[in-house]
Amino acid sequence: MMAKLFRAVIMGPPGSGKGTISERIAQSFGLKHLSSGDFLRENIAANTEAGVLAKTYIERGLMVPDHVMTRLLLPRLEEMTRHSWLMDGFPCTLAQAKALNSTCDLDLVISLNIPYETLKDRLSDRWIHLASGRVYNMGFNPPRVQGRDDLSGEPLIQHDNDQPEALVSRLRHYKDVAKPVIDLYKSKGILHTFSGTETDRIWPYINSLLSTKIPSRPETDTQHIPLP
Ligand SMILES: Nc1ncnc2c1ncn2[C@@H]1O[C@H](COP(=O)(O)OP(=O)(O)OP(=O)(O)O)[C@@H](O)[C@H]1O
Ligand SMILES: Nc1nc2c(ncn2[C@@H]2O[C@H](COP(=O)(O)OP(=O)(O)O)[C@@H](O)[C@H]2O)c(=O)[nH]1
Repeated sequence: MMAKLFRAVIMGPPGSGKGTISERIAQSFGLKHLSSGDFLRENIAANTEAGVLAKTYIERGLMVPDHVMTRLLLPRLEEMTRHSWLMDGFPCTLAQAKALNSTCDLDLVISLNIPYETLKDRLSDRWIHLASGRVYNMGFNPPRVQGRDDLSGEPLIQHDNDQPEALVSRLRHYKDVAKPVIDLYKSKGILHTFSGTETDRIWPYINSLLSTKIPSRPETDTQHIPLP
């Protein structure tokens, strides 16, 4: 008999560790880590119609409109009928959550609750490999060669958006749009919130929660598959 498929979402403000924790979940439990940011970057690189449109928003530091996000993502999720997945970065508005709701039943939502000072410190030290979206932190997970991506050797950059001046308004925006989404998942009884200042201390709790819901998988079995 085929194991039941598992569908989860991870939410949290910028810098809360969604990407970092998603990678650990993907490695430990063999879920596919789907990322809205990766998906958008791939569409931009491929010059798709939606990618060209999304780029005009991302370049201005704006959210991509809901209808563009749902039109891009939902058909891809609908195709994933044989895979368990964890979605990072979507939904982030109530309209996106409602659209996702009409496509699939989520089993679990992880919400990360991290203090502002921690977010500020992490993001001001976050370095990104633009083409892949791989992230580093000079203290927590530094690249092997300073300023260079581990896999491609290409230069790493910092986003202006990650600097403290931009962070306050990004966080305010996150709180406004995420609140009704969190309330929705709470009312469905699938929300699990984790608070703390260190990913390594939060991780064991997430790990044990997931262990009660899905069998763990050997590391060699794992994959991070960006959506095409
Ligand atoms: N669900 C979404 N709805 C609207 N826009 C989105 C969504 N997900 C991603 N985006 C857009 O794509 C950009 C890149 O997303 P990505 O998740 O890689 O990075 P980010 O903004 O640095 O987020 P974080 O700091 O939380 O990692 C976002 O800044 C936003 O403009
Ligand atoms: N110092 C520190 N940095 C962390 C920790 N967890 C994640 N990071 C770093 O903080 C930054 C934000 O994490 P990321 O996973 O990108 O968060 P996201 O924006 O929610 O996807 C990255 O540079 C991570 O490497 C932690 O526990 N301590």
